[in-house]
Amino acid sequence: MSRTLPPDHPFIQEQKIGVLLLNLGTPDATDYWSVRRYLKEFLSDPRVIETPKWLWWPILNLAILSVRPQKAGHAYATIWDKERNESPLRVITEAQTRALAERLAGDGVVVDYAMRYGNPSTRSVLERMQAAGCQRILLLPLYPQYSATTTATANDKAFDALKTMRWQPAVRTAPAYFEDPKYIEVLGNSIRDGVAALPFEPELVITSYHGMPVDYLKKGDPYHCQCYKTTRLVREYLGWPEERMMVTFQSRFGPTEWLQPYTDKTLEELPKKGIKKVAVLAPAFSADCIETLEEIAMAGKESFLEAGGEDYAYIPCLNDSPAGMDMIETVVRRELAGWL
Ligand SMILES: C=CC1=C(C)c2cc3[nH]c(cc4nc(cc5[nH]c(cc1n2)c(C)c5CCC(=O)O)C(CCC(=O)O)=C4C)c(C)c3C=C
Ligand SMILES: [Fe+2]
Ligand SMILES: [Fe+2]
Repeated sequence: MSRTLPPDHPFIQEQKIGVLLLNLGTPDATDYWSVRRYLKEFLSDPRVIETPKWLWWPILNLAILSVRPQKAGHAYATIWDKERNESPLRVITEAQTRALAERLAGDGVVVDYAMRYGNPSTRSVLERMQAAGCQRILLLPLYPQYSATTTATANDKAFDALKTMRWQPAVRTAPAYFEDPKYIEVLGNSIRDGVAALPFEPELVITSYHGMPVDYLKKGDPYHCQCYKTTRLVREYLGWPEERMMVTFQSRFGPTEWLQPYTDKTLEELPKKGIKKVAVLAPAFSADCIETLEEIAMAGKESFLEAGGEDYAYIPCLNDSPAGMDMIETVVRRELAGWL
């Protein structure tokens, strides 16, 4: 018996390769309920909060989610892209996706992006890519340094979706690129050019990484070590002495001890030590977001100047800059080897 397959059936579709960029996520809007929905999903992830569920649930639902969405919503409002009515993180991730798609179009590669928390969800995008004929998909978590709280949970979410598919695409995950020579070169050039464009000469360049509880490091998360290695390699690439660059950790959350030195405390203490001109960048972020634009570029500057600092500059993330996209394309092409 012969049967005709529908024209969009995967058997007769052209087989394509897909690249799925994965980032953290962001609320859909700055109002209380949008921020609450996003934070609830984020802070219910056991890869992010390891406190046992029975203990964490009342803390999250009765305490944190009653006050934090309001506070975070105000912070988001200060950085929101008013023209597009959109979160900068989503605007930039979308621009990165478009730019990479253009670069890989000649190779017939489909590029899309998804968020671990919020929209567009990883499941919906994986299903869309599969429907478009992607039978091989590269997952690229957009975190230069590996952490279970970011890289692993981004991949987990993709595998959760694959778990329910009868016919799965073949999947690869890209490793963290914290020491990739192209990443170091592009990051180093962005620092050199960013500093050269300033109206002052910074005495210190601070690489401020997103923090995490010290406990996670003790349990074996390599993030802390990869952050230090990125900064050392970039400093060596620039040929700068050790005292010209420093590592700090930002965005402390909750009462436990986080990785130190803390960015906020450091910025308050530096002027007392005679360091009054600084430039700060955030190499753990592939796109500028609330943690860089509000916390570092705005709040960090205010506290440094209040503590007696004279000059402060924030050097942006690589975002969708041509050099930043060269770096992402290099990583992607290497990981696609054998598929292209
Ligand atoms: C509570 C623990 C948290 C850990 C551990 C953590 C790790 C981590 N996060 C990023 C990147 C981003 N985090 C962002 C926001 C954000 N992060 C936490 C908490 C932890 N992060 C919270 C509660 C929030 C929400 C904002 C707030 O309420 O303060 C973002 C920005 C999202 C945006 O919308 O702009 C990014 C990106 C990394 C790299 C990391 C690694 C250790
Ligand atoms: Fe975070
Ligand atoms: Fe370490």
